[in-house]
Amino acid sequence: MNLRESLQRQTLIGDGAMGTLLYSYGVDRCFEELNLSHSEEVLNVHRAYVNAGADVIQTNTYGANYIKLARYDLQDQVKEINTAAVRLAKKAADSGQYVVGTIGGVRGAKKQAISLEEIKRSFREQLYCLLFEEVDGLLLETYYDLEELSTVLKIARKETSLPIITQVSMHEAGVLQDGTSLPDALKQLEQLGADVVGVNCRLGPYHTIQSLEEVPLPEHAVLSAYPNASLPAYQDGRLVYPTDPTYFQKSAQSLYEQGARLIGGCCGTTPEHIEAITARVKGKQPIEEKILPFKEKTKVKESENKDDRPHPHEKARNGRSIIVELDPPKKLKTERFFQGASALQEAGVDSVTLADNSLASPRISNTAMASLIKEKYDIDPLVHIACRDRNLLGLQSHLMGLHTLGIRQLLAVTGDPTKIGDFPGATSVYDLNSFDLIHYIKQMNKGISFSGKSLGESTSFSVAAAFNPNVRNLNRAVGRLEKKIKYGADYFISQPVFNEEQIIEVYEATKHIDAPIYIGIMPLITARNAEFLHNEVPGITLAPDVLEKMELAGTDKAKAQTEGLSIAKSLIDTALDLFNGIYLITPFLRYEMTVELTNYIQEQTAKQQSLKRLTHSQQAQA
Ligand SMILES: Cc1cc2nc3c(=O)[nH]c(=O)nc-3n(C[C@H](O)[C@H](O)[C@H](O)COP(=O)(O)OP(=O)(O)OC[C@H]3O[C@@H](n4cnc5c(N)ncnc54)[C@H](O)[C@@H]3O)c2cc1C
Ligand code: MET
Ligand SMILES: [Zn+2]
Repeated sequence: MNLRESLQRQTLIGDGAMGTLLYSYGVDRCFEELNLSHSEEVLNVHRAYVNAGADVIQTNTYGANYIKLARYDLQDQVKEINTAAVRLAKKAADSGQYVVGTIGGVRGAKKQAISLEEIKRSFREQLYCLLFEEVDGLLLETYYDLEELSTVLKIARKETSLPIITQVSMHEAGVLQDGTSLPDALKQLEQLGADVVGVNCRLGPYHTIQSLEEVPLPEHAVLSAYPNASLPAYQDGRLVYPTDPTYFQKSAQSLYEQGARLIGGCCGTTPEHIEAITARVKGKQPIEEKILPFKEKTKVKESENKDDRPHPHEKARNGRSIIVELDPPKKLKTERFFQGASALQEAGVDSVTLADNSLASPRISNTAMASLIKEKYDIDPLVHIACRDRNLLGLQSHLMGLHTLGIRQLLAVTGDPTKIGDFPGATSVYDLNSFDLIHYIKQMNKGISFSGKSLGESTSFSVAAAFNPNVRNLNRAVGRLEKKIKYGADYFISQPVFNEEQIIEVYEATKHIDAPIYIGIMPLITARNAEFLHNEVPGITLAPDVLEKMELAGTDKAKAQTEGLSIAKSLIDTALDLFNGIYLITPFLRYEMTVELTNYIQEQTAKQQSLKRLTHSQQAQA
């Protein structure tokens, strides 16, 4: 009887963990390589699971693809490692057990770190090795990303008619990372031709049972579950799984009652766990009917602290919009900052933007300052968020906090690395990059957390992304911009641009893009400031006459500032014809300069408009 037929008739027992078991013996290296160098140890683990009653033995190949093996410089040994793995599992499975070739998921929370194209290449290579050695089926396990699992399942389904077991891993009971519910995910896998659909790893029995309660019995496939032994504890720098095989045994009974027909164990489980579940559910007649609990559909509520003003970037679609960066102070004196915010509000800017420790140097928290200027002056602040200072947990909590404060305009950046700032030795977290962050913020707008859990209500963030035109290859920068749109960016804010030709070049390179672009203008303040930007900041070039004018202004502060403003105004003249959105950067809290430029933009815009009206009426008269 083959594996597929066997699953039609009875409950089968899978094996338990390989990785954590070897780790508990003190092995702390690439587990899959042991198939070659310590084959006896791997064989012994397989044998222990066979003796414990497992019907389905998985090859020790969870991470045996070139992407994961490359971490150990073993990327060229995919074939040897997989071949040896199947042979070892088969040697142990000498009394009718089935051997399934395991392939593990690659993507974690950083979805974009590995492209689907790369995953497909790596999957195919491993798949062919396993199929060549004639496994009885495939086990695609520990997939956090449903897109990844669906992609590789399609490949496998095309290449083989052997039974395919697909298992997702959840961060939270009942939902996947992208918010897809477990029932929907398993349905999708069934429709793509998986023979067995289920869950493994990450969660312990309690949450696995809870999740399966919501899953109907599939029409064509059967259900499986390989929970971890328990939730992990962190002890002496190691993850350990404190658990009792008796509890696991009881849980297996519940999994069986929820319709699981293939039950095994994942991290933290041992041959004792498998022996315990064998005694309880092995060979049982599968259940054929299941009543799902009645559950009222929870609707995602719209946020109650919604600000009804249009977002400035919506304004930039049809007309002039001015946003001004005013960065939180580097010292605890805040007077000038607040004066600046108030003056800018009075000048009529659409938003004040606050950087998140730009150039990786600490400033007063931009959230604190944004919240205060919102309250004090009714400013609609735009808060920058860099991925550098907060891990996934911190980022989500931060975003929830911003929402609660009624802040709804964000700029998502990867962020300047710490090595350039005040703390060169500090960690640059980068759990996410700007693309992922944009994606996750947009996920929160659907009421779904980073880990897929319901947020109870939806956020209403607009998301700006950074555009750096000061690069050698402008088309590449535009390519990044297009990619950011795909991830959900609503509009763009550019680095400051310092010469008129560049403004035109940027316009030409981006005019096909529908999303508004705020073009960055920063007034120069001294000749030294101009020289520094020109000579030291990669990508920034100042026109020779600009450098000369600043030089001529000499060391007289007021004169230099006037010159800086006049240069900025001529850049603005060019920008106003080409872009609706203007982004002014306040240098060193000199808000008088950005207030003056705001006034200038408003005057010029009014002139442009009356000229337009005049031309229209002249045309109408003619
Ligand atoms: C409007 C604006 C506001 C900013 N605010 C902040 C802030 O508050 N805090 C802060 O720390 N930083 C801030 N920055 C700086 C920003 O983090 C860096 O300039 C960054 O390199 C570009 O933006 P990003 O983080 O979105 O990078 P991403 O586009 O996510 O790029 C990430 C990585 O790719 C590299 N890269 C980017 N463009 C290219 C390209 N064309 N070709 C090759 N490689 C490329 C980058 O160097 C970076 O390592 C801001 C930038 C802008 C334009
Ligand atoms: C990280 S999930 C577990 C992978 C594999 N089944 C093992 O037990 O080692
Ligand atoms: Zn696991």
